[in-house]
Amino acid sequence: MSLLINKIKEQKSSLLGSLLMTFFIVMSQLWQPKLLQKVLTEVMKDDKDKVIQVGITLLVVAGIGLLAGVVNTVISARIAREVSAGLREDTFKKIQTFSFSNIEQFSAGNLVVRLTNDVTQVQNLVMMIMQSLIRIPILFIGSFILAMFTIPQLWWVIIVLVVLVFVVVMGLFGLMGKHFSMIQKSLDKVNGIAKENLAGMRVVKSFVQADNETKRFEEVSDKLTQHTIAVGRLFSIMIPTFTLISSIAIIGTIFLSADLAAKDIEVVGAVASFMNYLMQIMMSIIIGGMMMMMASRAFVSLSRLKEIMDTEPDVTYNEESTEIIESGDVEFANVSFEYAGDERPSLEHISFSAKHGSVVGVVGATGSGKSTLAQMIARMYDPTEGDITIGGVNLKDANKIDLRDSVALVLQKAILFSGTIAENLRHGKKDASTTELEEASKIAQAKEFIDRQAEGYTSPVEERGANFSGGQKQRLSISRGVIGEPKVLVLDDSTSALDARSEKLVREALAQQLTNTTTFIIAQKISSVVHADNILVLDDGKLVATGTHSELLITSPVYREIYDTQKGKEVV
Ligand SMILES: Nc1ncnc2c1ncn2[C@@H]1O[C@H](COP(=O)(O)OP(=O)(O)OP(=O)(O)O)[C@@H](O)[C@H]1O
Repeated sequence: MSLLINKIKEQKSSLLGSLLMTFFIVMSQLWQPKLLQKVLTEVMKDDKDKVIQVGITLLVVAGIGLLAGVVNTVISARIAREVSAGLREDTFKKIQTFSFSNIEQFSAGNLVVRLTNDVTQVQNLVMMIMQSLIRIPILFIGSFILAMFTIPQLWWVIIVLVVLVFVVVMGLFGLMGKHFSMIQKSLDKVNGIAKENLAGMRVVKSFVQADNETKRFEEVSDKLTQHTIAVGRLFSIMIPTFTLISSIAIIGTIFLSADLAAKDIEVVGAVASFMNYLMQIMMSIIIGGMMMMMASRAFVSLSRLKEIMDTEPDVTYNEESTEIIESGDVEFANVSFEYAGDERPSLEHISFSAKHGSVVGVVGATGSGKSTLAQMIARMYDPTEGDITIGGVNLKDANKIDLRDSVALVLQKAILFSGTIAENLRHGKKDASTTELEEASKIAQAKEFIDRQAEGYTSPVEERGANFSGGQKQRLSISRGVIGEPKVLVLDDSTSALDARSEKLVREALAQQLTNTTTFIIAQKISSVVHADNILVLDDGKLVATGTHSELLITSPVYREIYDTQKGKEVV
């Protein structure tokens, strides 16, 4: 709640404007029945001048109320827009500080829903607050008191109406609230299934899973429909119910005040005014109920946003750090790491050093911890035990910008962003010149196909690089990695989609061009690391051997076994 209040407070001038408008609206709404009463009384008295005079006042007061209502709607919409934009931006900024494991903790899809749907819920709540939070209680209390004073004898009619409307509102909105929360849950599921299905469309098609997927989607979609229909039914009951209650109140008032009117003709005006106040009392309770229902949904959304804001990034940087990585010497000192929620460590007591400019291969069976080690070099995760240093600087003390400039991580799953080829490559070095773009793509064996594109380096890249093949995406992503001539380059299985010849060319180009870079080649295939200066062999999270290819063939049974299983496959 404090999150919301702080954001609303930032809109001070709009807030004051809205309060002023609310004052005019409430005054107009409370005054109009009284003026109507006066007009009717003057009509009874046949005083035309007075009728015109009070009639004009009534029109002016109603006009002011209407105008203030319009202005307040505009101001409220602006406040709601600003508050939600601020919340969305703050939440997005916070997410940018998250580590890999923070993101995994929420899941990317869930974060998107929070940034969009939950922010919209809060925006609706702010709109409602600005329009009704102050107006409705004052209108309710004001109308209640004025109705009591208008025909005191009918006090009990007011009480009966309040209780009746209150009970109906609680019942109907309570039921609706339950259905709304089910609609929200079903919507989340529909979104989830649709997203998963579309993202994996090729797999769905190739495994002929379309029917199963349709069935799964239909089940959730049917649930969504059922709850939406239930809400529709409740709405269809709601309007006639309130119409009935108001009709009974009007007829009852006329019936009960007939005797009074017979004695005193001025009571006719009072009855009209009284009925107006009754309607305002009823409307305030209905709007109050709607506000409660919306608020309960929006508060859930607000707490989901607060959860993001309250999450501390588990990899933080010392903003003031002046520790600069001067060389590509990498050292792991007794490093262990366990993913949050896992029962056992993925890396255990890993120690090794890699010399500046050397090529280090990392091999091991699937799940042995290769990718985890790769990501730790780029400080995607911090060790649960031990220290990692690059150029003598402990990664925990490193300056963030310097670390990002010094270490480049190229993942197997090449992620590209919508834009142009050049924009994507410049993620690796903001101010890279055309020559640098060409040099980098030459190393990654990407230059040839980029040159073949109609617009060369300004050719468009679609979202996630959908208009490129797996191998092309990997080449672009390697270009992005090498463009800044990092001190450490980590290639995590990033040539897996390249044919053996291209892979060899990339490896040779890296060796010739990046002599000042320590290169880690994480690979499934022994052929990718045979030429490395040093090879780390991982087995079940442990470093079981280190050495060159020929040394390991003799000293490491694990390496030998991997080699034997891959024998016959091309070792270039
Ligand atoms: N994000 C994660 N959350 C929890 N556990 C994880 C996560 N990523 C990996 N692990 C676990 O850590 C261990 C090592 O995984 P890692 O991806 O580092 O292995 P790998 O050697 O790179 O495997 P592969 O060759 O199949 O890519 C595995 O047991 C895996 O289940």
